[in-house]
Amino acid sequence: MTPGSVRVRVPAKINLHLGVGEVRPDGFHELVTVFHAVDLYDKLTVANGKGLRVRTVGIAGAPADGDNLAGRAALLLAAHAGIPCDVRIEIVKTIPIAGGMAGGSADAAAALLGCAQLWNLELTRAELAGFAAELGSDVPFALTGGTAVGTGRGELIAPVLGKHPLHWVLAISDGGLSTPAVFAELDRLRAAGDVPRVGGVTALLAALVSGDPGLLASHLGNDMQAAAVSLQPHLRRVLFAGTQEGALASIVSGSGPTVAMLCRSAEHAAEVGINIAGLGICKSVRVVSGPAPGARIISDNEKSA
Ligand SMILES: C[C@@](CO)(OP(=O)(O)O)[C@H](O)COP(=O)(O)OP(=O)(O)OC[C@H]1O[C@@H](n2ccc(N)nc2=O)[C@H](O)[C@@H]1O
Ligand SMILES: Nc1ncnc2c1ncn2[C@@H]1O[C@H](COP(=O)(O)OP(=O)(O)O)[C@@H](O)[C@H]1O
Repeated sequence: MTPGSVRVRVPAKINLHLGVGEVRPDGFHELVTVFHAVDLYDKLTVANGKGLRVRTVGIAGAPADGDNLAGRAALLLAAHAGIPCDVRIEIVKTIPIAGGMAGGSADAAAALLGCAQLWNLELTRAELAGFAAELGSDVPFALTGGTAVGTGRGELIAPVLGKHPLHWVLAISDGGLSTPAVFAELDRLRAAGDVPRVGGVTALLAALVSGDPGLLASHLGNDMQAAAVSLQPHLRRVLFAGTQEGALASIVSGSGPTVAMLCRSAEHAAEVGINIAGLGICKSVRVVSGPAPGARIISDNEKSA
């Protein structure tokens, strides 16, 4: 029997490494990235309804219904199955909007999983990943979670070996940054002069396997950071504050503006988080850890973070 509703939990990501290559003929940039899911989750309830309704609570500013990435995911799946898209989706948002943490992509991945279950579509992980890639470059990773290398435009996912816990402080900005605008700013900076590039990913992968956060700190890198800072110069202050307050390293997550600060332990992250919050340089501070599992269905009585 088809259940009346399904609940799904899905994590945010940060990019431990984000190497941006050239622009491809399709307008996307070739990427080599290391995604890392952290335990900051959006939760979706997907239920039978009449027509498509998507609403968001928790954080204001996400679009509704078919303009929401979760709604687009439901429409895509319904079209594939040849059924009407009669579904109500409620998103309890915790992942910052336009924060470089792939919150919209996470919601799309969660909606795919939830609708597939609600409609009894027996899809393989590979089929789900195919739909995910149609919806956005970051969506396949949200299904997988953990720590993984992303190539192509970011949609080709290969899990990495290191499973050691990593502890982070997230400095969340007041305003967001548009991903295409940050890619465009990077292209502009590169056209205007030589912008340093993060290089290969091998040393970072070795550091992940070692589990030594001190070693990992020296190999974090993000080609988009210069462009994010160029668009929001105050990020320079936030990045500096991280290391000043004792974090091992600070890095802009993806296209930003969220700044992720790597710490030695959970206790250390709590301490750094309190200090960063006290500076009043960002909207909010979250202490998180990874790697977190990808999108998954949760039962009604399951207590989840
Ligand atoms: C930059 C990254 C790094 O993980 O994350 P965010 O900072 O957005 O979270 C991603 O590449 C974002 O992926 P996602 O947000 O899914 O992007 P998409 O919807 O596929 O593309 C949005 C737009 O970003 C640009 N884009 C995206 C991916 C890519 N490899 N090259 C690009 O140039 C294109 O202008 C594209 O039209
Ligand atoms: N479910 C959703 N959550 C957040 N943003 C969404 C969602 N659906 C569509 N969007 C749109 O996608 C844009 C990028 O959102 P998001 O994925 O949060 O940021 P980022 O690409 O920086 O990780 C937002 O500005 C918003 O207009």
